[in-house]
Parts: sequence; structure tokens; C-alpha cells
Amino acid sequence: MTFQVYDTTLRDGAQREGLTYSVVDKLAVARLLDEFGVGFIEGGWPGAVPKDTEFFRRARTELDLKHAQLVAFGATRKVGVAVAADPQVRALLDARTPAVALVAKADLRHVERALRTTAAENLAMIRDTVTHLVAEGRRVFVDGEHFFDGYRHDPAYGAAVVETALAAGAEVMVLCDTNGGMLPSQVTAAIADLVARTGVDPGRLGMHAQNDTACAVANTIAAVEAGVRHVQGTANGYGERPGNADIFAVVANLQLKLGLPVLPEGCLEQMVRVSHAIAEIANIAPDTHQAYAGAAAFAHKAGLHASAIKVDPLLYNHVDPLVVGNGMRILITEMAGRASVELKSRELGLDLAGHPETLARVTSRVKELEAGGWSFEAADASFELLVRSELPGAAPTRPFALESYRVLVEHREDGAVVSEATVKIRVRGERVIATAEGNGPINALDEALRVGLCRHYPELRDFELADYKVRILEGSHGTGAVTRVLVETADGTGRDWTTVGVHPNVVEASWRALVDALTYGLDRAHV
Ligand SMILES: CC(=O)SCCNC(=O)CCNC(=O)[C@H](O)C(C)(C)COP(=O)(O)OP(=O)(O)OC[C@H]1O[C@@H](n2cnc3c(N)ncnc32)[C@H](O)[C@@H]1OP(=O)(O)O
Ligand SMILES: CC(=O)C(=O)O
Repeated sequence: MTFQVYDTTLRDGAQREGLTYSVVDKLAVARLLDEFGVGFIEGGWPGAVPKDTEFFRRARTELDLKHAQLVAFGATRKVGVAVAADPQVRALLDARTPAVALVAKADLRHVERALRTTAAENLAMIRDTVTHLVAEGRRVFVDGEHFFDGYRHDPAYGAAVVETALAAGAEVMVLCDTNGGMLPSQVTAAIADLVARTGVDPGRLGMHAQNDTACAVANTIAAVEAGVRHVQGTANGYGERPGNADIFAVVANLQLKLGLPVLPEGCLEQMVRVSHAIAEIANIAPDTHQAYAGAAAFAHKAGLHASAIKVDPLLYNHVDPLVVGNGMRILITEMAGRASVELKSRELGLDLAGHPETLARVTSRVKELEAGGWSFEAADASFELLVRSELPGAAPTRPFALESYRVLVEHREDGAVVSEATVKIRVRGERVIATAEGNGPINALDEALRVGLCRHYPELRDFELADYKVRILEGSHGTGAVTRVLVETADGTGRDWTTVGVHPNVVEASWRALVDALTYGLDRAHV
């Protein structure tokens, strides 16, 4: 059997707390998963969840999948009900998918206590349902719920479930760690024992791992190392409770670490795009620190890392980030060394290789400023201005010189609070005084500065304050608290940049970040 990558983002992934997809969302996620090259997309449970029934109906005309087959998920027939008379089984056929997945009880305790039936009736439910669906022309996967817990309790029954499903015509028997409590060594031992006990071909076994021990990806890889050739997972690890095995990490590990070409050519590099697009649809902020796909997955803060990366990026990256569509970033913080500053500057288009004094000055200035509360890690634009001020012949053009600014906050009798700011600046030799109101002191200051500059710099009208973050930093060693402000500015063309300002006074900290933001943006506009 060829290797099967089976995605359950739209079924198990949708069981995550706080996540709800519309049918349109589900169709969009399915298209993205197909672009990522998975072989199977489990779309939901038709007949149980009305939205899922609708998804399968619309998928027939609205999805044109290149790599994946759609799978409808459901349960084995009900206890004591003839399979042909079970409406849930009928709904699986009505979904008209090429493949069907059946959840089946694989732990005798669940059979007796949750299904409230006998060991033999559960095996009959599995046999009848698989046989019926195979006879209707479906590929059938059986998900053995609680397989691993059940196998420890009663291995003979777990083995009987596996043998029954495969003998009835199931293509793959998927071993599920439903409670997510297993460790990799336990997964390996259970599969080895199952294979020895039954003689089953491990190539007809699959793995479905929940992440309750944070081992879902490791457990899936352990299963593959034990011979399993069908892996299940969800985009970004979404799923019930802590989630499922992250399909991106599973697939990347299989391809890049075990050398198994489980995705079609050209698909692995779609990972970051697909991961973030699905997060967007799910309305969940992408996890910056997600393995392989996170924005920080290849971000380096430590100066020592940067010094080796300067020689060869692979000295400090476990794979080339480009193979999964990611990129490497160097972070500038108090932990930076000269190599970090040189690499980051290169990333920003500034070559400091022949400027050892500048490198040394910028590095010590960064450390000094960071000790005082500045943070350049998320403020590339302020870092670039700092480097350019120190680099001979590269100083940025300062659009104005400040004479003074003043901000008033007025609480009126009727309860209204109005802020007003006045700036006095010199722009291209002209003295300008500008006043503006705003919904807060920083907004008023920003407006006044723009009013004062706009006649000389009309492109400022396109700049907008996209985000504003304030953090009060505790004072230490006898100093008072300081305020750090991060300002994100956008210019309407899709470009944005972040600047930082620090001062004990929040207005002055904001002013510094604003001035850097306008200086950077205007300087760029004139390059
Ligand atoms: C491990 C997993 O995550 S599997 C996926 C689980 N996903 C979901 O549950 C989401 C969708 N579920 C639903 O919409 C509903 O729970 C439904 C429609 C499936 C069932 O709803 P209801 O008919 O109201 O039953 P309820 O949820 O209370 O109980 C489930 C029934 O299925 C039975 N059942 C549970 N597992 C199986 C199985 N593998 N095979 C057959 N029957 C099963 C239970 O014994 C119970 O039967 P009972 O009604 O005779 O007591
Ligand atoms: C089938 C499934 O989702 C589980 O057993 O966890």
C-alpha cells in the first residue's frame, strides 16, 4: 500500500473548543488541504451534523480536488439494528464520497459500559457495517476508538477488533489514542505486540493520536517506525481538548527526517501558506512558535547562533526553512552580538561587512537601549534607522526638526473628554505650527504632526496607524517604571513597519515611536 496522509481538520479539528466553521469555510479549508497534497480529507459526520451533510452535498459540485479524496465519517451501526435500516449508515452513503471512515469501539470496557452491549455484538456491528459499505463500493477506514487503552486492558479483544475490520474488507484499521495518554514507547510496544499476535500486515494499520501528553506527533512517528503506513492529523493540531497530531509537523518529519515522500512534488513548500490560511479561516491567531510553520520556527535571538549562522545557516537550523515555505529571521535584542547585527542588517538591505566600527557601535547601542527598556525584536524599522544613523553615508533624511509639542486633555462638564495637541516644527526651512484634536492624546499628537507635515509630504495622507501597543515596564535597580510603545504603520500598499519608543512618560514614548514611524515611511517613499 502506498503511504496515506489522512487529514481530519474538518471533523476532529472542528471538535476544538471555540472553533466553528461555516459550510463555505469548510469548502475553503478543503481546497487548501488539497493544495497541501493530503491524500484524504475527512469532511465531517453527515447525518449527525447538518452543516456536514450540507458540506458533502455542496462539495460534489463546488470542489475540484486534485490530490485528495473526500471521506465521510460516521459510526458503526447501532446495537441491535440491521445495518441497512440504520439512518446514520444511510447518511454515510448519501454523502456519496469515495471513502468512508467508521468509528468503532476497540476497548472492551467501552463496549460493555458505553455501548452497553456484548463483545460479540460490537464485532458484529463492525463486520456488518464494513461489509455493507464495501458492497456499496466505498473504500472503508475503521477508526478503532480507545485502541491503545483497550489493548493494555484486553489485548485479545483489541486484536479481534482489528482482525474483524480487516477481514470484513476495511482498507486500513486505524489505531486511535482517543484519550491521548500514550507515550511513543507504549505505541511502539502495542503495535509490535499486535503484529506478533495477529500476523497483521502493519502496512494496513493507521495511527490517530490525540495530543493530551503533548506526544501526538511523536506517537504518530513512532507508529510509522513500527510499520504503520496511514497517518491522521489536523492542520495546526486543532482538535478535541489539547488537539490532534499537527499534520504539518507529521508530514514534514516523515518527508524530511524519515525520507518518506508522502506528499506530491511541490506540496511541502505550501505548508506555511496553508497553515496560516486555515488559521485565518478558523479565526485563531497562528501559533508563532509552531514547529516548522510558525513565524518563530526559524527565528534566532542568541548572538552565538547568529555568529555560526553567518558561516552556514544549517549550523543552527535543523532543516532549510524554505523547504516548508518558511524563512529564517535574526532577532535583535540584548542577546545580539555583532554577527546578529550584521545578519539582520543584511536582511534589511544594509551591508555592514566592511564596517567593523559601525557594527561594534550599533551592537553596544542596542544592548544599552535594550537594558533601558527598548525592544527591537518586533521593531525592525527603528533598528534600521539606528543602523543607518551609525553607517557613514546612509543616515536617513529627518523630515522635520522639533521645536516643541504640547498635549492637552480636557474633561468637559458634559462628561466628554477631548484631546488637543499642538506641534511646533521646522520643515524644509519653514517654521510650522499645527494643532489638531483627537480621541486621545496620542491620536491628537499624531494628527497635529501630520497636519504640520502634509503640505511638504502629501504622501503622508496614505499612512495610517495600524496598531499601537503600550507596555509598562517595572523599574529596577532604583529606577522608576518606563513605558514602551510599539507603533505599526501601514501605507495602503500592503507595506507596514513597526517602530518603538521608550520613556517614563507615555506621551513621550509614543512621540518617539511616531517620529521613527514617519521618518522611516517618508524616507522609504523617497528611495
Ligand atoms: C472519538 C471521537 O471523537 S468520535 C467523533 C465524535 N463526534 C461527535 O460526537 C460529533 C457528532 N455527534 C453527534 O452529532 C451526536 O452525538 C450523534 C448524532 C452522533 C448521536 O447523537 P444522539 O443520537 O443524540 O446520541 P448520543 O450522542 O447521546 O449518544 C451516542 C449514541 O451512539 C452510540 N455509539 C457510540 N459509539 C458508537 C459506535 N462506535 N458505533 C455505534 N454506536 C455508537 C452510543 O452508545 C449512543 O447510543 P444510544 O443512543 O443508544 O445511547
Ligand atoms: C476517532 C477519533 O477521533 C478518536 O478516536 O480520537
